[in-house]
Amino acid sequence: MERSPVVFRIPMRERFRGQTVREGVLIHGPAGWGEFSPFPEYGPRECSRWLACAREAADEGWPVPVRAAVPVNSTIPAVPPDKAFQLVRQAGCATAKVKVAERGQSFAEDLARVEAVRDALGPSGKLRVDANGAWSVDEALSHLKALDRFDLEYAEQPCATLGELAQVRRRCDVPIAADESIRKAEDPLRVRAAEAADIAVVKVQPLGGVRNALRVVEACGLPAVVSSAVESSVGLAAGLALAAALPELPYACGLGTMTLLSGDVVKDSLMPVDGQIAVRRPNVDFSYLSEFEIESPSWLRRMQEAAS
Ligand SMILES: O=C(O)CCC(=O)c1ccccc1C(=O)O
Ligand SMILES: [Mg+2]
Repeated sequence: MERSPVVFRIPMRERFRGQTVREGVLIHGPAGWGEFSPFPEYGPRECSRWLACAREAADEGWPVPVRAAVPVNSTIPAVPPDKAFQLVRQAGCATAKVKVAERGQSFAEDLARVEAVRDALGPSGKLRVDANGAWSVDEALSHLKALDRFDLEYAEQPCATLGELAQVRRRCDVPIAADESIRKAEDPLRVRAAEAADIAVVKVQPLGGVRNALRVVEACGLPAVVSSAVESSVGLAAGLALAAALPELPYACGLGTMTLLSGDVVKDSLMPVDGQIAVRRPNVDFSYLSEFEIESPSWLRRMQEAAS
């Protein structure tokens, strides 16, 4: 029997990207549950791809995995150094991704946070930073040079545009990953053509589901890092399925984000254990879901608009 869509709202443990809650719609179909949870700033045209991802989960399911576990990074929000240290230790991942260039914060705060994360990881850990496109070319060059004291694996989206990324990439030793520059199927080809990045960060919802994202990564030809949109475990399972189906997975993925949420809609939550997530698809548990279920005609309308 097919069930009606359910809207959820899960509070976050730390403020992340200026948000304190994560909301979305869970839809049910013959293959199971899917999640539609586009970020607030997205309009109906972009949301149609997010919906395609949820529909694939509900109607078809996903391709066969080629690996049984996916290594993940811890994701460290723009918190004070002592908190960052604690989050890295709690997560138990050998790779950490640290948010930098947060609005209203200074570069001294970034340096202190990254130093604390390096201390927590030890010398053999891998450390990447994510500026979410906030720096100019000159800022990126000087900040990355300073931060590379702590040995950076790569820098995610240091600047906003492809032209800027390409300039930074040419003039800087730290490898560059594109994230916000990859939200549509044609974007990875542009990133590659502009020689703007060494690595492609891919998120399964904006790329329209697992099968579409696999095609996009193949066409792009850059090594891929699958990252989440901070979904519940229902949405995260689609990202995990993508990471599990990619022919090559040379980097830890940004799928360890369940630690950022205060609860989940499944019992078997996709939390990282020893730095990895075992590939699986947990089922919605109604005793868990009921704690986060909300009435929201506007979310159902948003989903309808994405479908038309
Ligand atoms: O990549 C990760 O470690 C987790 C996912 C993440 O950081 C993220 C989650 C939601 C929206 C944007 C981003 C981002 O990478 O900028
Ligand atoms: Mg990013």
